[in-house]
Formats: sequence, C-alpha cells, structure tokens
Amino acid sequence: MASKSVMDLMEASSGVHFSGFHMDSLKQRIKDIEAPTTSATEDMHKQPFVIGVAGGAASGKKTVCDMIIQQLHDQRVVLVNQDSFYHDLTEEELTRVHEYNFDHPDAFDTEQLLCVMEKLKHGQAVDIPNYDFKSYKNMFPARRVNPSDVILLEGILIFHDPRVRELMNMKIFVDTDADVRLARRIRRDTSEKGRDIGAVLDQYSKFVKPAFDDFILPTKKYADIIIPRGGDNHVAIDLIVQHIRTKLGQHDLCKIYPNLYVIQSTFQIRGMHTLIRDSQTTKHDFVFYADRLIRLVVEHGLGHLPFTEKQVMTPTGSVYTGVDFCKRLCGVSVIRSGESMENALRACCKGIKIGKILIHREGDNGQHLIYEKLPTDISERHVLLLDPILGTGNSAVQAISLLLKKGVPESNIIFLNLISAPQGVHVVCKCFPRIKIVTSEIEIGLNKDFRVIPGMGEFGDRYFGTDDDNQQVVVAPCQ
Ligand SMILES: Nc1ncnc2c1ncn2[C@@H]1O[C@H](COP(=O)(O)OP(=O)(O)O)[C@@H](O)[C@H]1O
Ligand SMILES: Nc1ccn([C@@H]2O[C@H](COP(=O)(O)O)[C@@H](O)[C@H]2O)c(=O)n1
Ligand SMILES: [Mg+2]
Repeated sequence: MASKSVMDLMEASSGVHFSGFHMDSLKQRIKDIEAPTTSATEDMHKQPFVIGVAGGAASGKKTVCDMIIQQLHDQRVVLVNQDSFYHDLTEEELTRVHEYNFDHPDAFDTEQLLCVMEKLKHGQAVDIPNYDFKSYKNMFPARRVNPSDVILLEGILIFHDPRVRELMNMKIFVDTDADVRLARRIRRDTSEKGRDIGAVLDQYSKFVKPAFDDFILPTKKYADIIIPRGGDNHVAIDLIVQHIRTKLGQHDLCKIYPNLYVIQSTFQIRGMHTLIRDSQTTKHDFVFYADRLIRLVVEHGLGHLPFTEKQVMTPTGSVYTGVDFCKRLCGVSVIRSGESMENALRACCKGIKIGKILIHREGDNGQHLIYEKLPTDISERHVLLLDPILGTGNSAVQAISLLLKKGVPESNIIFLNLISAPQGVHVVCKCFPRIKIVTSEIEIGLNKDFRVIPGMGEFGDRYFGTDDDNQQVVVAPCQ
C-alpha cells in the first residue's frame, strides 16, 4: 500500500489549510517529511505479533502464557485459548460423554478459531466463546477481546492445522514429562472440573495419551522454540520476552524519536486507561481517573525541566545535596481539553502562570481563528504545553508555532499528552525535533475520520460533562 505523505494526511484531516505564522516554511518542512509509517491506514492495519503455544494437556501452556503476559506488562497482550473453540456436545453425545474424544482435532471448531484470529490480526475486536468444562457447552456470555500488539494463542492442537500455523510469527512447544502432565491433570480435573479420579485415568489412557502420540507430539517439529519444564524454565521465558520486545521495537517510536517519552506502564496505569477508555464509565469516574493519569504525566514532564544543584542542612545537622526546582516556567493549555490538565499543573507548581491558546480546526475559507493569552515574558520561560490528545498533530503544530513566534526556544517546550497517535508524533517530532513530548500511551493510529483509535472519545466533552444531554445542574434553594 502506498504511504501518504504527512502533509496529505494533515490536509485531509482538517479539510482546510494552515494559516498564519511561518506556515509557508512550516508547510515545506512538513512536506519534506516522508515517514513510511505515517499513513493512517497502514498504522491501523499494523499487524500484531502472534505467538502460538502448544504442548500436551496440563504441560503448562497457560502458565507460560501468563508469565509472558506478566513480563510484557507495558504492551497490549491478549490470550486466546483453543479450549474456547470446543464444539458443543449434542444431547446424544452428552449421554455418552466418556466416549467422546476431546483430544482429537475434530473436537474443535477450527473454522471459528481461524475467523476470530483473522479478525484480531486485522485490528478488529472479537467475541470469544466461553467454554464450560463441566457442562461441555458454551454457557457463559462471550468474552470481548480488543485488538492488541501481541496475541498469544495456546492449545494442545494449535499447530495441527496449517492455516492456523500460518497466522503465527513465533511457535513455542511446552515440553513437559508425561508423568508430570498426568499428575497435574489428575489434580486439576478432580479439583477444578469436579471429576473423579477413575474417570480422569480412563480418559487419559483411552484418548489423551494416544492423541498426544498421534496428533500433538508430531506437531513439535513446527516449533521455533521448545521449552522443557514449562513455567519452571525462567531463562527460556526471559529470552522469549526479549525476542518479542525486539520485534515490537521495530515500531517503537521512542527509538526513532529520542525526545518522545512514554511513561513507564504499570498495571495501575493500564487499569486507569481501561477505565477512561471504557464508553460506559461515568463522568465522575472518568474525571477521577483522567486526573490521576494527568497528574502522573505532569510529574513526569516536570522531571524534564533543567535543575540546579542545591545543598540544604537537615535537622540532624547533616548536609543533603539535592536540586533546586526550575523557576522560570509556565503552562499553556490548548482550549478546551487542555484545560483539564491545568489543576494538576497548579497542584505541582505553586502559583504557576498558565496561558491559553484556542485553535479552531475548521475556520472560514480555510482560515484558522486563533485566540491566545500568554504570559508576556513567555520567551524567558520553559513551557509545559497541555493537550491530552495528540491526533493528527494539526493543533499541536499550530500551538507550537505560536510559542516559537513568541520567542520560546523550541528546546524549552515540553508537550504533555495522555494519549498520542503515531501520526501526530511523527509530525510534531519531525517539525520540531528539539521539543519533548511526554505521554502515557501511544495509540494504534487514526481512523478514517482522523479520530484517535482506540482513543477515548471527545475528551473535553467527557471531562467537562458536555456529552450528557440529560445532565442537569440542581441549584439548592436559598435558605
Ligand atoms: N511449573 C509448574 N509447577 C507446578 N504446577 C504447575 C506448573 N505449571 C503448571 N502447573 C499447574 O498444572 C496445571 C496445568 O497447568 P496449565 O498451565 O493450565 O497447563 P495447560 O495450559 O498446558 O493445560 C495447573 O493446575 C497449573 O497450576
Ligand atoms: N469438556 C472437555 C474438554 C476438554 N477436556 C480436556 O482438556 C484438555 C485440553 O486442555 P488443556 O488445558 O489441558 O490444554 C484435553 O486433554 C481434553 O481431554 C476435557 O477433559 N473436557
Ligand atoms: Mg489449559
């Protein structure tokens, strides 16, 4: 697919052209940017890294996957189990369940598995069946799974069908001794599946062991990596995680742009993102968790300000050598969603001056109407530019250009976002290589309407409550 130039992307996204400031030279600079990864469609279809994990029943496939997920905590990872695609049993099969071979390739609905995997690979959300081992049916509501950077597909027979193997970028076989597998299976099936030990042993000798020899073991040859001892093999899992990181790193914007800083992800941060991205989250919770994330981004951004060494005397009479905060700074919020970041900045920097910029993305006759109110001495300050979402980079370029026109050195600008689309990062970092961008997550890309995906919707509306038509302000009567 031919990639569009950044300029095409930006012009198409706004429907209008830049105006004001040094836009002619800026346009030329943007035109010069030919980043092959900046096409919206390309980024949207950036395919995830698919890892297949096969091995005998109870070999530790799920345990290995959980360990990989744990170590890849800062990536979007999803686990798909082949078990979810067991065919439901008919009434007749149910009456003779002990004669049913759950270890044969025909026990699985491989067509459905393929369909789900194809969709996930192409960036679509899917509903995965929820199989119940006790009733032998899909009893529960399906599990909604969103597109991810890494897909782990685990199951006894996932290497059996060549079409499923084709989907995988890496194949792992968990190689655990048969007696260990049997011992684990007895414990698991009696405690978790409510089966009696006699039935477990009968099933093992009748179906599980023969199927392992006939169908599972022969697929070991397709594996790129064989892990002896499963989850006990920490060295193997570390190496696998390193490899996945290297592969994902090919798209790592931080490696391309050293001035882009994505704050270190933790499960707390992922949890907050999950809440603010959920369309069902109430306004109250949205504001609460957005505020928490904003505070983290602001604190991180402040860490990039210059400092001077300072020594103080502690109450024990000892000297502590520390640093003094940078004093010449100010905030600039891009109205309106940027205003949501002002409180966090004020909470961190007592009495800080905060200017404002208003950018109309669709103006008359292609003209952008811009309002600005900035500290008069802004050129002598470090500027924390506030906008929670970096999408196409259009508004950011406008805002930064204004700051430069006011005499702020490019290297004195720190642009703070909650989420940033790769397209916007390319545009801003290439136009202004000396500014710093601090963000909490990099997005998949932009959709055809140039909205950030997965995104979180209209941030300003959700934060300030203007997306809720039914919202009424109740004014307490005067006493
Ligand atoms: N390294 C290990 N040491 C002890 N128990 C383990 C280990 N790996 C897995 N198990 C246990 O064995 C059972 C099967 O493991 P699981 O990872 O679910 O295997 P699989 O997905 O291959 O069926 C589970 O009860 C799990 O807790
Ligand atoms: N209703 C079912 C379905 C499957 N099994 C057994 O599960 C094993 C596969 O799951 P793992 O987590 O061990 O990979 C397989 O050996 C089936 O025999 C079952 O017992 N009942
Ligand atoms: Mg399992």
